[in-house]
Order: sequence, then structure tokens, then C-alpha cells
Amino acid sequence: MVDPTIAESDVALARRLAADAGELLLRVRADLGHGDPAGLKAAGDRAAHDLLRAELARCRPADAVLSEEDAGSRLVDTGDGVSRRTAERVWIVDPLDGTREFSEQGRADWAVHVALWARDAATPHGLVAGAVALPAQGRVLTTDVADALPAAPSPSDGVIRLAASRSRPPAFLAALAGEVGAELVPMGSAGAKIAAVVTGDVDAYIHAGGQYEWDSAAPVAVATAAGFHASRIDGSALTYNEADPRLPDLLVCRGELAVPLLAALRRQLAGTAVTSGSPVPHPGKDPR
Ligand SMILES: Nc1ncnc2c1ncn2[C@@H]1O[C@H](COP(=O)(O)O)[C@@H](OP(=O)(O)O)[C@H]1O
Ligand SMILES: [Mg+2]
Repeated sequence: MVDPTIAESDVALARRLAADAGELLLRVRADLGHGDPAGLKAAGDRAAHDLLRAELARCRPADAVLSEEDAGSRLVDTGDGVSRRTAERVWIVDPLDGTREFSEQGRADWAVHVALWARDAATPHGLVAGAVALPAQGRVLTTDVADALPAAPSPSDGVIRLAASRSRPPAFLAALAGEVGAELVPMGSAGAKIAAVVTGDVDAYIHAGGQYEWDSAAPVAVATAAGFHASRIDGSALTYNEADPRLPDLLVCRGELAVPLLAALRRQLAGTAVTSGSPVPHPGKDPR
């Protein structure tokens, strides 16, 4: 009998793994409850990581893996003989993004990230397939169906909705929001925030001050496949499978906001922002 996983496309595999890890996380959350947040975080991280590791080893044994929960994979080697620095294909996974929110009762802003980086990719970021599961929201976004999502209606007051970390927002963000006429939307998980840009629930997401490749790879793959802008906050390209997996800042937004937000970021970072600057026009419905 032919093994069905051999014929499974990379994006279908990413979707299945993200969805299965997400269901497992929902079960862990239901079984353990929220009485011991640290224990719940550790159990969730470990369970989702083990599932992704085992399935990737079974279905794509020649590929390397870079996972948040796998200390041995972070620098050069995966620890199982496939070096990610020489591999043609590397799966970049965050088994549980928004770990803090996962441990808090009732919160739905946490995610599972599964992305595939390929050396011969045509794009600067090198990401060729990806899936972001939002288990507590009951949805999975992937690089092949994100484009089909309906855009949420724009708010009638014309204020840009700018997602930011609820626990570690960049220091300059409140001033930047004031400059461009944006309302900050605090949210956990890089994946949940980028998914919110893709679904139209917010217009942009800015982060600075620290992050790693696994925090953004899958959601950036999904967002760019759907035509959204994604870059470093200085406008340079996001790149993945680097020797050092730190990737500390990013901007993901509707396409028409990229130029004005990058200009505002330049002013904030140079310390030359004026608080009475012209508000950025509110985006229309087409993200490109
Ligand atoms: N200053 C920082 N340094 C390192 N990682 C950071 C960071 N700020 C945010 N992150 C990581 O980015 C992800 C999203 O953060 P936030 O919810 O604050 O927006 C989280 O991933 P994990 O939950 O996988 O650890 C968090 O750890
Ligand atoms: Mg993360």
C-alpha cells in the first residue's frame, strides 16, 4: 500500500501538523486546567514540539528542523544528523507561540507555527509553505488559502488598528501611533497578530526588541502569500535559516501602509518624530 504521506504536499503537511498540534494543545489545556500556569506552559510546549518533531521525522526525514523547543537545533545542527545550514529544506516551527496567553484562561491569542524554508526559493525570505493554527479560534491559515479569506470591514472612524505585544511592546510604539493616528491593539502571540492582519481584524503589526525566526516564519509566509507587506522595521528583507536565529523586529501590514509606516518608523528610530505629523490615510480593502 502506498503511504499517503508521501503524496502529501508541503503545504498540506504544514496544515495537518499545525492543526493536529493545535488540537493536542486544546486537550492539554482542558486536561490540566489553569491552576499551575508554569506547568501548563511547559506541558503544552513539550507536547506540541514532540508531535511536530515526530511527524516531520516520519514524513520528511531528509529535511532539517529549527524549533523553538529544541535547543540543539538553534545554532547549526538539528541534533539528528541533518544540519540546517547545509540542508536544502528546513522546517521552522514554533510549537506554541503565545505561551503566556495559552496559560491564561479564556484567551484565544496563541498559535502553532509550521513553515518550510527552501534554499532554492524565489523569494528573499525563502519561505515556500506555511501554516498558522489558531486552535482556540477554530482556524488554520495557510500559504495556499489565506488569499481566499474575506477582509474584515474597515472601521468607520478611519483609525489605523495597530497590533502590538500586550506584554513587551516596543518603547517607541505609543509615540508612533500618536504620530500616524493609530489605535494600539494589544494582543499575545506573533502568529495571532499577523493572522489578525491577514483576516483584516487589524491593519498592521509592529514589533521590536527581540524575537526569533520561529516566532514569525510561518505567519510571514502566510501573510506574504496573501499579498501583505512584511519586512524588518528598517524596510530590509526578513531572512530565515540564518546561522543566528534572532530576528528581533518586523512590520507586517496592508500594502498601502508600508511606505507611511516605514517612514514613521524611520523618524521614531532617529528620534526626529513630530507628534503633529499628518495622519496616515486609512487603508482601503485591498491589501496589495
Ligand atoms: N523582547 C523579546 N525577546 C525575545 N522574544 C520575544 C520578545 N518579545 C516577544 N518575543 C516572543 O515573540 C512571541 C510573541 O510575543 P508577544 O506575545 O509578546 O507578542 C513570543 O513567543 P513565545 O510565546 O513562542 O515564546 C515571545 O516570546
Ligand atoms: Mg513564539
